[in-house]
Amino acid sequence: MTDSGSLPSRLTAGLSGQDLAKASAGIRAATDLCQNGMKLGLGSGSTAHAFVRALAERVRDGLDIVGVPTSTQTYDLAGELGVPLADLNDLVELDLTIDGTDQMAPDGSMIKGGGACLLWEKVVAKASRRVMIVADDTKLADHLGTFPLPIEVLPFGWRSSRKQIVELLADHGYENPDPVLRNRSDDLVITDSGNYILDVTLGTVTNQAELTVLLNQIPGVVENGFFVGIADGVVVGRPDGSSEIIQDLAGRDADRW
Ligand SMILES: O=C(CO)[C@H](O)[C@H](O)COP(=O)(O)O
Repeated sequence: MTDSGSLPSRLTAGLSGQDLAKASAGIRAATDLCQNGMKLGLGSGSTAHAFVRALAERVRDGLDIVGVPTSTQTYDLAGELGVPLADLNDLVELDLTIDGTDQMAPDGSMIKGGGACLLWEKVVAKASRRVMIVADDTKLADHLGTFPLPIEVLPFGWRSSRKQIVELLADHGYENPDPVLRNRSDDLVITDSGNYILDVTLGTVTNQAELTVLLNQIPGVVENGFFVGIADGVVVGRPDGSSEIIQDLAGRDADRW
Protein backbone atom coordinates (compact mmCIF):
# COMPACT_ATOMS: atom_id res chain seq x y z
CA MET A 1 0.00 0.00 0.00
CA THR A 2 2.05 2.96 -1.29
CA ASP A 3 1.03 6.55 -0.68
CA SER A 4 2.67 9.67 -1.99
CA GLY A 5 -0.23 11.96 -1.09
CA SER A 6 0.48 15.47 0.13
CA LEU A 7 2.02 15.75 3.59
CA PRO A 8 1.01 18.58 5.97
CA SER A 9 3.67 21.26 5.41
CA ARG A 10 3.62 22.32 9.10
CA LEU A 11 5.05 18.84 9.90
CA THR A 12 7.52 18.66 7.02
CA ALA A 13 8.63 22.29 6.44
CA GLY A 14 12.37 22.47 5.77
CA LEU A 15 12.83 18.71 5.81
CA SER A 16 14.59 16.80 3.08
CA GLY A 17 16.18 13.44 2.48
CA GLN A 18 16.21 11.07 5.45
CA ASP A 19 14.34 13.53 7.73
CA LEU A 20 11.50 13.81 5.21
CA ALA A 21 11.46 10.01 4.89
CA LYS A 22 11.13 9.70 8.70
CA ALA A 23 8.39 12.34 8.83
CA SER A 24 6.43 10.70 6.01
CA ALA A 25 6.50 7.32 7.81
CA GLY A 26 5.41 8.92 11.09
CA ILE A 27 2.60 10.93 9.50
CA ARG A 28 1.34 7.88 7.57
CA ALA A 29 1.23 5.80 10.77
CA ALA A 30 -0.69 8.48 12.66
CA THR A 31 -3.10 8.98 9.76
CA ASP A 32 -3.78 5.39 8.70
CA LEU A 33 -3.17 3.18 11.72
CA CYS A 34 -4.61 5.02 14.74
CA GLN A 35 -8.30 4.92 15.54
CA ASN A 36 -10.63 6.24 18.24
CA GLY A 37 -10.47 4.37 21.52
CA MET A 38 -7.03 2.88 20.97
CA LYS A 39 -4.49 2.35 23.71
CA LEU A 40 -1.20 3.11 21.99
CA GLY A 41 2.46 2.44 22.76
CA LEU A 42 4.48 5.50 21.77
CA GLY A 43 7.98 4.65 20.54
CA SER A 44 11.26 6.51 20.90
CA GLY A 45 13.72 8.08 18.49
CA SER A 46 13.30 10.69 15.77
CA THR A 47 10.97 8.66 13.52
CA ALA A 48 8.69 7.66 16.39
CA HIS A 49 8.71 11.30 17.49
CA ALA A 50 7.59 12.36 13.98
CA PHE A 51 4.69 9.95 14.58
CA VAL A 52 3.95 11.49 18.00
CA ARG A 53 3.85 15.00 16.47
CA ALA A 54 1.40 13.85 13.79
CA LEU A 55 -0.65 11.96 16.38
CA ALA A 56 -0.86 15.11 18.54
CA GLU A 57 -2.42 16.94 15.57
CA ARG A 58 -5.07 14.24 15.29
CA VAL A 59 -5.70 14.46 19.05
CA ARG A 60 -6.21 18.22 18.71
CA ASP A 61 -8.72 17.41 15.94
CA GLY A 62 -10.66 15.12 18.31
CA LEU A 63 -9.02 11.68 18.10
CA ASP A 64 -9.64 9.88 21.38
CA ILE A 65 -6.60 7.75 22.28
CA VAL A 66 -4.32 7.22 25.23
CA GLY A 67 -0.57 6.65 24.92
CA VAL A 68 2.10 4.86 26.92
CA PRO A 69 5.56 6.36 26.27
CA THR A 70 8.62 4.12 25.87
CA SER A 71 11.11 6.67 27.26
CA THR A 72 11.29 9.84 29.30
CA GLN A 73 12.02 11.76 26.06
CA THR A 74 8.78 10.50 24.52
CA TYR A 75 6.92 11.17 27.78
CA ASP A 76 8.16 14.78 27.66
CA LEU A 77 7.37 15.31 23.96
CA ALA A 78 3.92 13.70 24.05
CA GLY A 79 3.05 15.52 27.28
CA GLU A 80 4.10 18.92 25.86
CA LEU A 81 1.98 18.28 22.76
CA GLY A 82 -1.11 17.36 24.77
CA VAL A 83 -1.28 13.64 23.96
CA PRO A 84 -3.19 11.92 26.82
CA LEU A 85 -0.82 9.56 28.64
CA ALA A 86 -1.26 6.59 30.92
CA ASP A 87 0.88 4.26 33.01
CA LEU A 88 1.32 0.80 31.51
CA ASN A 89 0.41 -0.69 34.89
CA ASP A 90 -3.02 0.92 34.66
CA LEU A 91 -3.70 -0.47 31.16
CA VAL A 92 -1.66 -3.71 31.17
CA GLU A 93 -2.48 -4.44 27.53
CA LEU A 94 -2.25 -2.11 24.52
CA ASP A 95 -3.90 -2.21 21.10
CA LEU A 96 -0.99 -0.99 19.01
CA THR A 97 2.57 0.23 19.44
CA ILE A 98 4.25 2.45 16.86
CA ASP A 99 8.02 2.54 17.26
CA GLY A 100 11.16 3.11 15.22
CA THR A 101 14.06 0.79 14.47
CA ASP A 102 17.78 0.95 13.87
CA GLN A 103 17.81 -1.97 11.46
CA MET A 104 15.16 -4.37 10.18
CA ALA A 105 15.67 -7.65 8.29
CA PRO A 106 13.13 -9.00 5.74
CA ASP A 107 11.65 -11.39 8.35
CA GLY A 108 10.80 -8.39 10.56
CA SER A 109 13.51 -9.03 13.14
CA MET A 110 15.24 -5.87 14.29
CA ILE A 111 18.09 -4.26 16.15
CA LYS A 112 16.81 -1.47 18.40
CA GLY A 113 18.25 0.62 21.19
CA GLY A 114 20.23 3.26 19.31
CA GLY A 115 18.47 5.75 21.58
CA ALA A 116 19.13 3.60 24.69
CA CYS A 117 15.39 2.94 25.16
CA LEU A 118 15.31 -0.77 24.26
CA LEU A 119 14.12 -2.04 27.65
CA TRP A 120 10.97 0.06 27.91
CA GLU A 121 10.44 -0.34 24.16
CA LYS A 122 10.44 -4.13 24.45
CA VAL A 123 8.17 -4.12 27.52
CA VAL A 124 5.66 -1.88 25.73
CA ALA A 125 5.88 -3.81 22.43
CA LYS A 126 5.30 -7.14 24.16
CA ALA A 127 2.28 -5.65 25.95
CA SER A 128 0.76 -4.72 22.57
CA ARG A 129 -1.56 -6.79 20.43
CA ARG A 130 0.02 -5.26 17.32
CA VAL A 131 3.39 -3.59 16.68
CA MET A 132 4.01 -1.41 13.64
CA ILE A 133 7.44 0.03 12.94
CA VAL A 134 8.06 3.42 11.36
CA ALA A 135 11.33 3.62 9.44
CA ASP A 136 13.08 5.51 6.71
CA ASP A 137 14.21 3.22 3.91
CA THR A 138 17.87 3.19 5.07
CA LYS A 139 16.78 0.99 8.01
CA LEU A 140 15.81 -1.95 5.81
CA ALA A 141 18.68 -4.42 5.52
CA ASP A 142 19.05 -7.90 4.03
CA HIS A 143 20.48 -9.06 7.35
CA LEU A 144 21.05 -7.59 10.81
CA GLY A 145 24.44 -6.74 12.26
CA THR A 146 26.01 -3.76 10.55
CA PHE A 147 24.33 -1.63 13.22
CA PRO A 148 25.96 -2.41 16.60
CA LEU A 149 23.77 -4.43 18.95
CA PRO A 150 22.93 -2.51 22.15
CA ILE A 151 22.85 -4.60 25.34
CA GLU A 152 21.49 -3.03 28.54
CA VAL A 153 23.44 -4.18 31.60
CA LEU A 154 23.26 -3.53 35.33
CA PRO A 155 26.00 -1.18 36.51
CA PHE A 156 26.74 -3.68 39.30
CA GLY A 157 29.39 -6.06 38.00
CA TRP A 158 29.05 -4.92 34.40
CA ARG A 159 32.63 -5.95 33.58
CA SER A 160 31.79 -9.54 34.56
CA SER A 161 28.62 -9.44 32.45
CA ARG A 162 30.67 -8.04 29.57
CA LYS A 163 33.19 -10.90 29.84
CA GLN A 164 30.38 -13.47 29.65
CA ILE A 165 28.85 -11.65 26.66
CA VAL A 166 32.22 -11.83 24.86
CA GLU A 167 32.53 -15.56 25.61
CA LEU A 168 28.98 -16.27 24.44
CA LEU A 169 29.42 -14.38 21.18
CA ALA A 170 32.81 -16.00 20.51
CA ASP A 171 31.22 -19.44 21.08
CA HIS A 172 28.53 -18.59 18.54
CA GLY A 173 30.78 -17.67 15.65
CA TYR A 174 31.63 -14.00 16.18
CA GLU A 175 35.34 -13.20 16.02
CA ASN A 176 36.85 -10.95 18.69
CA PRO A 177 33.61 -9.35 19.89
CA ASP A 178 34.32 -6.07 21.65
CA PRO A 179 31.30 -4.64 23.51
CA VAL A 180 31.91 -0.95 24.20
CA LEU A 181 30.37 0.97 27.09
CA ARG A 182 28.24 3.72 25.56
CA ASN A 183 29.26 7.33 26.16
CA ARG A 184 27.81 10.54 24.82
CA SER A 185 29.99 13.67 24.86
CA ASP A 186 32.33 11.92 27.32
CA ASP A 187 29.46 11.14 29.73
CA LEU A 188 28.40 7.58 30.44
CA VAL A 189 24.94 6.93 29.01
CA ILE A 190 22.49 5.92 31.76
CA THR A 191 19.18 4.42 30.64
CA ASP A 192 15.73 5.37 31.97
CA SER A 193 16.06 2.39 34.31
CA GLY A 194 19.49 3.47 35.58
CA ASN A 195 21.52 0.92 33.62
CA TYR A 196 24.46 1.03 31.20
CA ILE A 197 24.53 0.17 27.49
CA LEU A 198 27.18 -2.00 25.84
CA ASP A 199 27.31 -1.75 22.02
CA VAL A 200 28.81 -4.63 20.07
CA THR A 201 29.33 -4.78 16.31
CA LEU A 202 28.68 -8.30 15.05
CA GLY A 203 28.86 -8.12 11.25
CA THR A 204 26.44 -10.54 9.60
CA VAL A 205 23.91 -11.95 12.08
CA THR A 206 21.75 -14.94 11.17
CA ASN A 207 21.12 -16.42 14.64
CA GLN A 208 19.32 -13.47 16.28
CA ALA A 209 16.51 -15.67 17.67
CA GLU A 210 18.99 -17.90 19.52
CA LEU A 211 21.22 -15.02 20.66
CA THR A 212 18.37 -12.97 22.06
CA VAL A 213 17.51 -15.81 24.46
CA LEU A 214 21.10 -16.65 25.39
CA LEU A 215 22.20 -13.06 25.99
CA ASN A 216 19.33 -12.51 28.44
CA GLN A 217 20.43 -15.56 30.44
CA ILE A 218 23.69 -13.85 31.43
CA PRO A 219 23.39 -12.43 34.95
CA GLY A 220 23.49 -8.64 34.78
CA VAL A 221 22.13 -8.47 31.23
CA VAL A 222 18.82 -6.67 31.61
CA GLU A 223 17.76 -6.78 27.94
CA ASN A 224 19.29 -6.94 24.49
CA GLY A 225 18.40 -4.98 21.36
CA PHE A 226 17.34 -7.92 19.16
CA PHE A 227 13.57 -7.69 18.63
CA VAL A 228 12.61 -11.03 17.07
CA GLY A 229 9.02 -11.96 16.19
CA ILE A 230 7.75 -8.66 17.58
CA ALA A 231 7.04 -6.43 14.55
CA ASP A 232 3.83 -7.14 12.66
CA GLY A 233 4.54 -4.64 9.93
CA VAL A 234 6.51 -1.59 8.87
CA VAL A 235 5.65 1.82 7.47
CA VAL A 236 8.57 2.72 5.21
CA GLY A 237 9.15 6.40 4.45
CA ARG A 238 11.17 7.52 1.44
CA PRO A 239 13.13 10.73 0.76
CA ASP A 240 10.58 11.86 -1.87
CA GLY A 241 7.91 11.99 0.87
CA SER A 242 6.15 8.79 -0.20
CA SER A 243 5.46 5.94 2.18
CA GLU A 244 4.51 2.28 2.01
CA ILE A 245 2.85 0.01 4.57
CA ILE A 246 4.12 -3.58 4.59
CA GLN A 247 1.99 -5.89 6.76
CA ASP A 248 2.40 -9.47 8.03
CA LEU A 249 6.15 -9.44 8.64
CA ALA A 250 6.27 -11.83 11.60
CA GLY A 251 7.41 -15.22 10.43
CA ARG A 252 7.81 -13.97 6.84
CA ASP A 253 10.08 -16.33 4.98
CA ALA A 254 12.15 -13.90 2.93
CA ASP A 255 15.84 -13.14 2.80
CA ARG A 256 15.65 -9.97 0.71
CA TRP A 257 13.45 -6.87 0.83
O1 LIG B 1 15.32 1.94 19.18
C1 LIG B 1 15.27 3.14 19.25
C2 LIG B 1 15.60 3.90 20.48
O2 LIG B 1 16.08 3.05 21.49
C3 LIG B 1 14.84 3.96 18.07
O3 LIG B 1 13.61 3.52 17.65
C4 LIG B 1 15.87 3.78 16.99
O4 LIG B 1 17.13 4.19 17.50
C5 LIG B 1 15.53 4.56 15.73
O5 LIG B 1 15.78 5.92 15.92
P1 LIG B 1 15.57 6.98 14.77
O6 LIG B 1 14.14 6.92 14.39
O7 LIG B 1 15.97 8.29 15.40
O8 LIG B 1 16.48 6.62 13.61
